[in-house]
Amino acid sequence: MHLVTVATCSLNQWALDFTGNYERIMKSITIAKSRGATLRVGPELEIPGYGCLDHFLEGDTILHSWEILAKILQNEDARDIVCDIGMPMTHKNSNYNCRVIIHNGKIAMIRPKMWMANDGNYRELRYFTPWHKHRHTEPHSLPSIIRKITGQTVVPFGDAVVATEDTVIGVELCEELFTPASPHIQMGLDGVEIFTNSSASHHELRKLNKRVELIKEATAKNGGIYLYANQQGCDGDRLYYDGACMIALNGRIVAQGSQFSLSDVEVVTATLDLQAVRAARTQSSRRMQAAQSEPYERVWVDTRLDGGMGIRVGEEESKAKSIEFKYNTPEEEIALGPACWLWDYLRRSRQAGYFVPLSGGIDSCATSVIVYSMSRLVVQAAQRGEEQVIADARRMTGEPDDSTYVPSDPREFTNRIFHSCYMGTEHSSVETRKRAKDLAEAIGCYHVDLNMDTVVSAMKALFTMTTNKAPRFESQGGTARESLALQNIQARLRMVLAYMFAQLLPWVRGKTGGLLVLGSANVDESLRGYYTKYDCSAADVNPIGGISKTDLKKFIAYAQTEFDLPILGSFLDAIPTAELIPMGQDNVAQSDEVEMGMTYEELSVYGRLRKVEKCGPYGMFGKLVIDWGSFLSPVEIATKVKHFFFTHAINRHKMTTLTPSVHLEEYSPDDNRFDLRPFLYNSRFEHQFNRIDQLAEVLPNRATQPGNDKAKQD
Ligand SMILES: Nc1ncnc2c1ncn2[C@@H]1O[C@H](COP(=O)(O)OP(=O)(O)OC[C@H]2O[C@@H]([n+]3cccc(C(=O)O)c3)[C@H](O)[C@@H]2O)[C@@H](O)[C@H]1O
Ligand SMILES: Nc1ncnc2c1ncn2[C@@H]1O[C@H](COP(=O)(O)OP(=O)(O)OP(=O)(O)O)[C@@H](O)[C@H]1O
Ligand SMILES: NC(=O)CC[C@H](N)C(=O)O
Repeated sequence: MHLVTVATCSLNQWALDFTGNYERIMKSITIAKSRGATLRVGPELEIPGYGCLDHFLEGDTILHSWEILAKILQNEDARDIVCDIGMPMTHKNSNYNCRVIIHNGKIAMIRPKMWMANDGNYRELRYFTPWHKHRHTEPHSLPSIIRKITGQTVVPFGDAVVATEDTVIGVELCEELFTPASPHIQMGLDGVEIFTNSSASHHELRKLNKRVELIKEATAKNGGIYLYANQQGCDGDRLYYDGACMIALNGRIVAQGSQFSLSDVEVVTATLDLQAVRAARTQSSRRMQAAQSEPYERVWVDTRLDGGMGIRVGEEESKAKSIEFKYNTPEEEIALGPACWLWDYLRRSRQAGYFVPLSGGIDSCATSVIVYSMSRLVVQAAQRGEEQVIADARRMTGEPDDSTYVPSDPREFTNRIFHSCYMGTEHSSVETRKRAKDLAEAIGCYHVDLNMDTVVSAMKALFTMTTNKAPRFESQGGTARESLALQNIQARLRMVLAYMFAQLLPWVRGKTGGLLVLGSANVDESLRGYYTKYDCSAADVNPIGGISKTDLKKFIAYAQTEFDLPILGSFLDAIPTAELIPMGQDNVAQSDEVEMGMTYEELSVYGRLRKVEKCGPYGMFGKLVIDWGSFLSPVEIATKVKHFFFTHAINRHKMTTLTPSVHLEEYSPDDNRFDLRPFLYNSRFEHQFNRIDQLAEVLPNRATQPGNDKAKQD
């Protein structure tokens, strides 16, 4: 037996918060050591924080990172443990995303990232150069602040591995795990037994599974110990990094950290047998490949990861205890991910709470329930005695520093920090008004119920006085344009009122500070453009902007039982309606899906095909003819596809002003960071739509063939 105790962690770093980031790094090292670990890995670029973006181009960011590294090197608590720490660095005038391996006040080597993350939300090539000199190092000249501390002038910089007296450690950096030829393959063949992976990997619904499979696979065929560290929380951007640091041994997960937590520092350790790695590598076909592997330069660190203890009798050993990895369902992910993100946003913005315009519809309801979920997490953490959470809660609720306030009831805490307002007009129904009030009551939020007809009338009167024209709804003989304008003015005025109430409600309650306005437009409404620009969708932040309507409904159904909120059932049963026009003659309310000309389910399909499967109109038509051909004719499918692209195109401009929302859905249309497209389209798509029409004409109509759905209906 050759037991080593190794540690990984999830840290809630914040871009450019050098002081806070340093404290969290040191705390993780201290905890790791207290559990007997001799190796600790932290998240990607942990010193400045991963989300510095264009600040990575500033010399200051690199200078301050060195300053923090200097503090770590000097700190007695960081001795007697090998640490793998992340920071940006300039080498020969180019910036690199690096890992610095330190031990006992000295730098062993610097490993720059070789394969950058540059898709979707990631732009690493904008700031960093990938290191492409494989299995090659160069001397890196250290800055004087480091020379004075370590006594070193140069250290190896490049693609090498770290050899201790008893094992070999190799570094893999986040995206490198996601590439087809990951470095761990060659390193493993060349005798590396422990792999460290420092990540900044963001949360997306249903994504953790992929990460875990890759981590397991990394040591399944080649053996080894894999330490995965990740950033956790909102570090100042639209992303929620979901921690879930973990340790794998020979293809099995042996330790797992939490995916959603309000704790700033979470350390996961395991005591594992290196002999198990060696035993897993006896397979002769692996040995044949190993014999051919190109050697890596070894940088020697004079230590033993087993602490020189040989066989440790009675030592807790995780080898046999591979764990069943716990995944959250998508509903749980919605309940927890955006809630954690909202907590970081609120405490870091130093505001007094949130405000939501609450309509009695499902979207603002889901937004409110996510805030309630945040309160539940705060109470759970406070009851566990998490000091940082208690301190943040006291500050935002305006309790004095020496207060004894400890959140103990989610409804009570919600009442302190969350405010809602129903803004009724003559078109509002008793049902929506009541649902809003009942929900507010159930989750404990401070609710205001008002009528804004006087404000709407004042606007209409002003318009008529100025132009001598009085716009009317269609049902009153007006045009569609008049009707839309009359609806939009109500929706936009709600936004103005929201900001006023958010600014002044704490004052009304005798408290200090202001509230952040929450938006509640979901991903599908944005994709379709089915909302009024600068209405309540224009808020400070939006927790559900990255979630589809279908997933939101599932989340509400889950919260109904899980959070014991029976009132949510009535939101699920209600038909989504804007309540902006007079009730129809037969008392039928406005319906979203009818107005949009498509269902929310169809929208999810279009969204996925457009973004994830990279389809233009013609490509989408081709796929849907196959998927929907048994119940729709090619001409019907063509009409639907063209209608989607038309509405998406004419409303794309709305994405430029989309309220920042936590990214969660891989088909998100967020123009600002994730889905880069023009916003002035020729929405007639003349050539593309003609090609669809030509094809639709000649394709057979499978829907009417015997046995198919439509034929059955007829
Ligand atoms: N290419 C372009 N680039 C930049 N800006 C452009 C633009 N085209 C129009 N615009 C601007 O955008 C304006 C049109 O957008 P906007 O004012 O939003 O108005 P619009 O999109 O025409 O109408 C609002 C839509 O949202 C629906 N709605 C309203 C209220 C509630 C709900 C609900 O969810 O229940 C739905 C309503 O049925 C309608 O389809 C134009 O007046 C112009 O100012
Ligand atoms: N009567 C109202 N009182 C307060 N806020 C409202 C009201 N009507 C609409 N809003 C706000 O404007 C947003 C957009 O309104 P819209 O009618 O488009 O609803 P929606 O997008 O279907 O959302 P919801 O499901 O919350 O009604 C709502 O999410 C809500 O925040
Ligand atoms: N920082 C990274 O390299 C992250 C990239 C990776 N594809 C992820 O989403 O986890």
